[in-house]
Amino acid sequence: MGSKAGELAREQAYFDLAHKQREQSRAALDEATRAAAHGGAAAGIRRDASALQSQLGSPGDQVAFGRFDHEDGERWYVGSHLILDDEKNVLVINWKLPAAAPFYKASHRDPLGVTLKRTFECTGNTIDDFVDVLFSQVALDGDGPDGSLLRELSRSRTGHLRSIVATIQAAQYDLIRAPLDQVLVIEGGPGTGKTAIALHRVTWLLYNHPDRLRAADILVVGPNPTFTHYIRTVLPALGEQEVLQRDISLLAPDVRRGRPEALAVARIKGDAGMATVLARALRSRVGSPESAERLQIGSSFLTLPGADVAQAVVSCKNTPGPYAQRRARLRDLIIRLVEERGGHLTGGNPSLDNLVERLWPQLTPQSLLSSLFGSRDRLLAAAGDDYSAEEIMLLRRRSADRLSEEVWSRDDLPLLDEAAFLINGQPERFAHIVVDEAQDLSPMQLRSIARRSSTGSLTVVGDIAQSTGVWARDAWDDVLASLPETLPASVQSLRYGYRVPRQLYEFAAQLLPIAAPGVTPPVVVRDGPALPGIHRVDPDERAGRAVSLALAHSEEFRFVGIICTGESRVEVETALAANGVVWSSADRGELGRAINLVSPHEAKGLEFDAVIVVEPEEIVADDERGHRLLYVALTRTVGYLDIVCVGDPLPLRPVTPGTEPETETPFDPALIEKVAAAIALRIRAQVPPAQHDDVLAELRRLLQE
Ligand SMILES: Nc1ncnc2c1ncn2[C@@H]1O[C@H](COP(=O)(O)OP(=O)(O)OP(=O)(O)O)[C@@H](O)[C@H]1O
Repeated sequence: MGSKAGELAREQAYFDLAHKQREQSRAALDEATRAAAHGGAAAGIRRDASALQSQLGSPGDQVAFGRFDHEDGERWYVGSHLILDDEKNVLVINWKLPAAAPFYKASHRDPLGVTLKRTFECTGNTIDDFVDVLFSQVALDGDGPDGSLLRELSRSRTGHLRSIVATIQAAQYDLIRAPLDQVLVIEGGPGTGKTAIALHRVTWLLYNHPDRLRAADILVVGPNPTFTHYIRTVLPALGEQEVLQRDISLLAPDVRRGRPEALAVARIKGDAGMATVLARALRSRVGSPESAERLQIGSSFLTLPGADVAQAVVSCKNTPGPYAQRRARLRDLIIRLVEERGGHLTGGNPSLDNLVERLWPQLTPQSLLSSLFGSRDRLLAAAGDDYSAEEIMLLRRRSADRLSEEVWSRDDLPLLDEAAFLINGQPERFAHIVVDEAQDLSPMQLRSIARRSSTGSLTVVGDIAQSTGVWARDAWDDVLASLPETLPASVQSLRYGYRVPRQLYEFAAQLLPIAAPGVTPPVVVRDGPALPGIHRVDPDERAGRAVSLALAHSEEFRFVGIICTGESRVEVETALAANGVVWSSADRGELGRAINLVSPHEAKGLEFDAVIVVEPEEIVADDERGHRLLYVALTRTVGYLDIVCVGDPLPLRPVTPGTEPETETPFDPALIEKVAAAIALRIRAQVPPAQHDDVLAELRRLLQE
């Protein structure tokens, strides 16, 4: 038996022992549940036992994913659950315990007393292999990615993000464990692990703050249903079944969706000033009484002086609280006025109902918005000094004949949510909220999130270089300004890119000086299998080539994304259908198993083994920050990247649809400054400080040549 085989057998024996102990604990918990079959205590015991059982995972789970040996002779196995033997000795520690920190934090530069870190690859509880890192006291020249991370990164992708608990890197681990009481912004380039880290942070916080957080206290918000679907298996895999994961549109009332929206309208609807507009619109719905109000009570009539009724209305207007609650209060005040005059109201009274409805009409979020958008006068009155008549009139639209037939746009949804808040009051709140792809959210969307925070504790995830759309951001301050400010905020960057292989990232990063000059590109940790494939084709070959490339990748069992928009999208769909290819479209809310058609906006946060980007110029033209959108598209790949185009495979100048690019570009000093700043940032990020001067001198020489 070779030494590795011997070591494998020894480790397997340990795994078997830990497995046996774990299953004994499970059996004991089963026994406790059965023993408590009677009496009132039974339900409580069963609940506690099943909570403890869920902390043990499933019988088929591997007991550990790692081990580390300390120079003082101690050896610790690290897994998803704490496992003890009969004498209460620890066989495996839970990765969320502080004792597991050296497994993640030890490095060649600072081994923290760790001599060996071992990462196991298992099928169930059977160890297939392990990868060792031997920490040396001799300082090596760096901490490159270890073998277990590289193996993990090279695994084929599916339609779901995976747990990375065995290979969390030191800087990522620090963010997972960062204090709860803050707004933590995790930023970083594509594939630096922001989403994975935010989700692992959820389980870490739950484990380490049991007194303050239960799973039901946490909300994870994603940008769209496809993304939420993509990430939804990570938390359950980490043992958290109960955390609510929602795409942002689901925070709004349940209405018919799908109305397209012009950019100028979307911009106004997303603006924080709309909160004041809606509050004004709601207030203006409250009416004034006549000089005397006559009510029929039974067979007689009773007259209330208008001044008394008006006073009741003013008092309700000035009372804080939701509109519906104040309406109920107005009704009570009017009943009191009736009783003061000797009237007795028993049961329902239509004339009272009519009066209350005239003074304080019953409204739903939909009826408030629909009547506002449908009326010139209401819009002008609600605009106040916040919007010009021209701006507010952009919102005007014909209401549907029936409210239930109204179709709402994505930009209407946060307005409906705001209206629901104003009318019905506070929605369910959460003690910690994770917001992913936060860089694109409008102030009104951020308000929707902010009002659901009970503590001000948030984890906000995103990348400025990928910020596109109407609310494209250049700094986090704009996002933070719309979030709760009760707790301090801190922006933490992840530096290493794990998804995109070096050759492909370097290609995409050429866009950065134009797309996001202030952003430092990530340092990529690995090489990929191929250079980008650039396929310049005739217009009539474009879709066919994209489809044949997709099929070729798919035949190699690669998970494929075709990213395109506009004309190419229509062509590609036709070509897929004509070739009898089975594909999934990301706009249907989830990815398929093999070939997926994805718009560049939908592609955010997703990844594929092979990506085919069709007509980059069209993608650039699809957004005001189109170079960022193309950067997103090019950075979705874990392995292969093909670009199929008639035009420029990497348009580095703004392209406006319908116009030919100029043949001669005059020197733009601002652009040159941006490029120089971006090069300087890259040098700072990738070259040790001592060599900065030499590298800059060499660069200067090359530029002069
Ligand atoms: N420590 C790690 N171990 C293994 N895989 C990792 C690690 N960190 C990141 N990854 C992998 O890298 C890929 C990118 O991670 P993730 O989607 O979290 O990145 P991101 O920064 O959110 O990207 P984007 O900005 O594109 O949304 C995923 O496949 C993830 O599993």
